[in-house]
Amino acid sequence: MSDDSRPTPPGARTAAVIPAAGRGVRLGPGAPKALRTLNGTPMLIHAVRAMAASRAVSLVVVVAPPDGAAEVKTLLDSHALPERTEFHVVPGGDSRQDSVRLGLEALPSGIDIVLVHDAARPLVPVDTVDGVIEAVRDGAPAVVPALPLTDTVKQVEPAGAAGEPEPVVATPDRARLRAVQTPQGFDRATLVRAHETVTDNVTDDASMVEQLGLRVVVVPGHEEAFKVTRPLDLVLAEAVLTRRRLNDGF
Ligand SMILES: Nc1ccn([C@@H]2O[C@H](COP(=O)(O)OP(=O)(O)OP(=O)(O)O)[C@@H](O)[C@H]2O)c(=O)n1
Ligand SMILES: C[C@](O)(CO)[C@H](O)COP(=O)(O)O
Repeated sequence: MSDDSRPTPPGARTAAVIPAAGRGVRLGPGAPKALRTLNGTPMLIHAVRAMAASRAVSLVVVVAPPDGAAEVKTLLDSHALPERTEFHVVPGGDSRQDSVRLGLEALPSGIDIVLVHDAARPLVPVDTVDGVIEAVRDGAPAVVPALPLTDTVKQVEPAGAAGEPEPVVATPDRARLRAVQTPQGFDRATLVRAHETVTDNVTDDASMVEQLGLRVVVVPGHEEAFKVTRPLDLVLAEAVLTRRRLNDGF
């Protein structure tokens, strides 16, 4: 068994890194996306609570907008969060990848498992978080929650002139495709090595581990772990929160 596939010790400590430094250009003008509210509470606070809801997560590192670390610290201090969890805030970078790396650099020794979770996925249920952690504990160096696709997907030629129709070149077999979410979970040493080694721009952390040639596995994601990207996603997120409140009876 290689070092990268050894089971993580049962007492392994888990931290969550939350990249929250993006502007949210696709959401439209306004505050940085993570600071926008969903039913009155900042998206980032929902995301932090979603990580801290897992009893396995002992530390949450929030990667704030580069000039917004003080504001984010104040925000965390002013919201109720579980006392058993430690919270740190660090400034982020120009890309998601840079922000995650800066979060990783802030982790203390003694952390063996790292979750990387988008602030923009504020509603991920705790069972999904725990499923990812369990799969890392069972020996996978990288674990991705994912869902089957509901749309048929077409591969097209890169667009020529703006507004020109794009020619379709293939229709991949949908049964073999997955839409991936976060938190993605990693053996810490593997993720650090991936961030030290891979310099291409990628859209998720697991693909960096794939580039190292290591095993990445998929576990079930959840429809409520969707990413708030465009304005309609805000409407859906607030509807989900309202449904949860009604179901919980308060
Ligand atoms: N420089 C960046 C860019 C993104 N992120 C974070 O990465 C997550 C996923 O990114 P995405 O949803 O694409 O957010 P934005 O980059 O903010 O969105 P957009 O591309 O619309 O600007 C978000 O939690 C975002 O805050 C980050 O920490 N640092
Ligand atoms: C990491 C991620 O959430 C996986 O779906 C996603 O790739 C990050 O968001 P982006 O919109 O690609 O920046």
